[in-house]
Amino acid sequence: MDILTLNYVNLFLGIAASFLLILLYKQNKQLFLLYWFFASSCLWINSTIGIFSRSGFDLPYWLNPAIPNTCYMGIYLFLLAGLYEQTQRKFKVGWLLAIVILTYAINLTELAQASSANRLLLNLPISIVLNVMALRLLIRQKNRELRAVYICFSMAFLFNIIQLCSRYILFSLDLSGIFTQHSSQIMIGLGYFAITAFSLLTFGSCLYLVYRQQHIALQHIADRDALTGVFNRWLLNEKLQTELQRSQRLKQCCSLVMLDIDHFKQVNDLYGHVAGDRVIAHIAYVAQSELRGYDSIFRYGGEEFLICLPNTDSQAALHIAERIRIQVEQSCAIDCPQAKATVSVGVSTYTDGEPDWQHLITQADNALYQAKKQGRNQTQHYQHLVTQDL
Ligand SMILES: Nc1nc2c(ncn2[C@@H]2O[C@H](COP(=O)(O)OP(=O)(O)OP(=O)(O)O)[C@@H](O)[C@H]2O)c(=O)[nH]1
Repeated sequence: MDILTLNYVNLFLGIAASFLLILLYKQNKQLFLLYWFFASSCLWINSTIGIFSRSGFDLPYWLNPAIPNTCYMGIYLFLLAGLYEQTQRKFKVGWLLAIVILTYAINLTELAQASSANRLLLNLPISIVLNVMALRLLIRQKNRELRAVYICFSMAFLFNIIQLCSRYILFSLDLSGIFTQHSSQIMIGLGYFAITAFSLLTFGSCLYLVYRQQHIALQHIADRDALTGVFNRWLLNEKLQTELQRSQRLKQCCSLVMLDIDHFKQVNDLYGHVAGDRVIAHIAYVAQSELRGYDSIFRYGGEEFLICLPNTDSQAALHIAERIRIQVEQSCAIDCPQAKATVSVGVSTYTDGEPDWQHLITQADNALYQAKKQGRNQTQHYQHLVTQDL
């Protein structure tokens, strides 16, 4: 493929990417999509000027190659800015503009005007630094849900760093007369091909990122209860089974807390279903704010919640359950004064043996039944009740 054809391919890629990215931005209004739209626009501007120049048009130096070289840098800059934005880090737009102006100014210097090899030797180090910054940022990402996307982006930047460094070394050697003019042309051609490959890799990664984000958002909706935002019951089997198997493997305890709002029918009857819904949502919020990051809470029934506490023995579980119960009692008196809601709580704990989550739920349910029976607004632990009976 000759350089002109590669320019046409890059032009097509740049336009297609710009078109798709601006459509996605209009839909999602996420700033990183706008930055990447600018990156793809730099690609097609770069290619358009390249096509005119290689088709025999006599363009002034300030337009060609100064503008395509600046656009080339713009691709990396806007990609980097988009990555900063997507990973919620601050990127100063002032820096971005300063580097763009600096690149253009460098390309107007006498040294740059002297030869294309000089221009490459001046531009390549800045490109390498920008690519290394992007790779460093990607490697530091801890988001497990987007890990595959960041790996794709990292591959693209790693590939680019390798090709940029190789070309930089080869050009440096070329200056010392080791290579011929012909081999230098081959290297320029390889440079254009590298832009095509890099654009394909990064553009593919952008689309993959948008797809993953949408998938995660849908998964979030599917897994959660609409009223309270906690996990819904469909996820219960899978999560509890995984948690109990992990506890068995690590020889750890795991506790379940079942929580039911007291006399909730009265709340509905007296204040209406909307007020009832508000109480349910409030209690879910209070319970969740008392939990650790690795605990999980499910809406088990209409006004019933189930909490899974990994690596928690019976004493610690009782302590957490009591803390939630007291918090609910106190906060409902302030936040929902008409409907003074309280909760009854049942706790059960897995200690060893074959994990059976259904059995553990039944135990927590029995403890909850005892809490209701003994006057409500209290916490009971199944194992403690059994010991008392003995
Ligand atoms: N507002 C509202 N009410 C609900 C929802 N889901 C279930 N309920 C109501 O919750 C009430 C539960 O009542 P019961 O099971 O009799 O229990 P209770 O009145 O809380 O009494 P105890 O549990 O024995 O203290 C019913 O009236 C249900 O209609 C919901 O999502 N929103």
